[in-house]
Amino acid sequence: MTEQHVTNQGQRRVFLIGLSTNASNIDYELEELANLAKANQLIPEIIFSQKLERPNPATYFGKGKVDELAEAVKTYDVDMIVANDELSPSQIRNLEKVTQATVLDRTGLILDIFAQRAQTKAAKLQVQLARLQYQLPRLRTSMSVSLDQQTGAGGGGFTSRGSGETKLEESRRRITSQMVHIRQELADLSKGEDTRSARRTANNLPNVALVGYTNAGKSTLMNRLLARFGIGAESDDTKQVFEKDMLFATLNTTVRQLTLPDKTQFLLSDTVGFVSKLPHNLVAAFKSTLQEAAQADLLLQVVDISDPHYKDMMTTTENTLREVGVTNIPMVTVYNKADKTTLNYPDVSGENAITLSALEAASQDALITLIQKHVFKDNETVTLHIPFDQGAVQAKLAANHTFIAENYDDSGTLLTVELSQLELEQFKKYII
Ligand SMILES: Nc1nc2c(ncn2[C@@H]2O[C@H](COP(=O)(O)OP(=O)(O)OP(=O)(O)O)[C@@H](O)[C@H]2O)c(=O)[nH]1
Ligand SMILES: [Mg+2]
Repeated sequence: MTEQHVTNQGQRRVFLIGLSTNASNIDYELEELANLAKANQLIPEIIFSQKLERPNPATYFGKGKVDELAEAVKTYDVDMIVANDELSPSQIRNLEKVTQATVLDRTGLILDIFAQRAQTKAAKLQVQLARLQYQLPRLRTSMSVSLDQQTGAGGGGFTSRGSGETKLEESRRRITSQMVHIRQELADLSKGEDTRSARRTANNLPNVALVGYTNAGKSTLMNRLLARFGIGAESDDTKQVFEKDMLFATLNTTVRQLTLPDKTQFLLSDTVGFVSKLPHNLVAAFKSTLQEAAQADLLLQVVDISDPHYKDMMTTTENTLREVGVTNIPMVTVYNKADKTTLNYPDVSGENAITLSALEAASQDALITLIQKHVFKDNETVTLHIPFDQGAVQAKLAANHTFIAENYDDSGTLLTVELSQLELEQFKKYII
């Protein structure tokens, strides 16, 4: 069903429709929906909203409002309606029948955007899986629509029901087997991922993950820090990630190693951005991508403080993190894009919040200091005695530590150095 919308090359004018229930924050959600529509080359024309306790099970809006919508579709010559919620197959069918316009729901819209953005093999498979899951229960709808289109709406399509049913079964089987195949491919891909992440864990480096609402500046922050602290040019670790002023620029997780001037190191990962009402099956599909965040020692929640809706965006991020099982990880809130506001920056307030601009060096330094405070807080300063015949141990330490003091006695070197809890264990026998 969604296929026919994405193949549309030109810009298409659409109406947005949304329900304000007691729980919803409709203004913010509709603004977000308008941005999602624009991200999918649609031009939001008029917004229709209705206050209802719950959606009408048959038509989403109540009857009067649906009639008003149908009238407006004719008057404004608009042929597509985008709903702010996920609609049932029959709600879509009924709305399409009354309004004579194509109806796309929020889930379909987000899936279409993700499908356009997916670059890596894993992201493509994850999106495809989510789309198939979405299409499966809607097959009947798409079939009835194509029948309506062939025969004219309300025309005598019933005679072909027999062959239609068989075709439907056939499509269902095809989709189900495609889903099995994709799940297998994803499992094979994630085996490689596990090895890579095991290798990183073996390095014992702290893992810091950037998370947050889409377009907050996560990738920009990653790139600015990489440009200054990414290690050796020959390695993959200096490679920049994709950043752009658009929704869902990043769909895959990227992990890079940063080395600070004092030689301490940590891993930084950039992850997919969130939006409210992210479809459940999409969240499920991206769960594995968010593993880095789930295993992080510290989360940096990046927030666009220049957006008036930043508080809603934070709530959305926190809810989504809970939904994907990222809980109980210490979090620093990074209020980004302060250069677009009148706020002072960089400004650290307490241990867990910083206001900054990703684009400015002093801000990057302040953030690094805050990260260090968190991830190296259990470090201890100790003195080690390394016998002269064990020069390799000293070389290993020198690779990623700055020695606070270096002295000698008759049998070896005395090194005063700051070690993590894991290193304290590892070098236990040399501690004096
Ligand atoms: N003025 C200003 N613009 C910023 C800042 N940080 C990021 N941007 C811009 O915000 C836009 C989005 O940045 P990204 O880094 O791609 O955002 P993201 O959080 O990675 O977004 P997704 O990948 O979609 O989740 C880009 O146009 C950036 O140049 C900042 O501190 N100040
Ligand atoms: Mg990004």
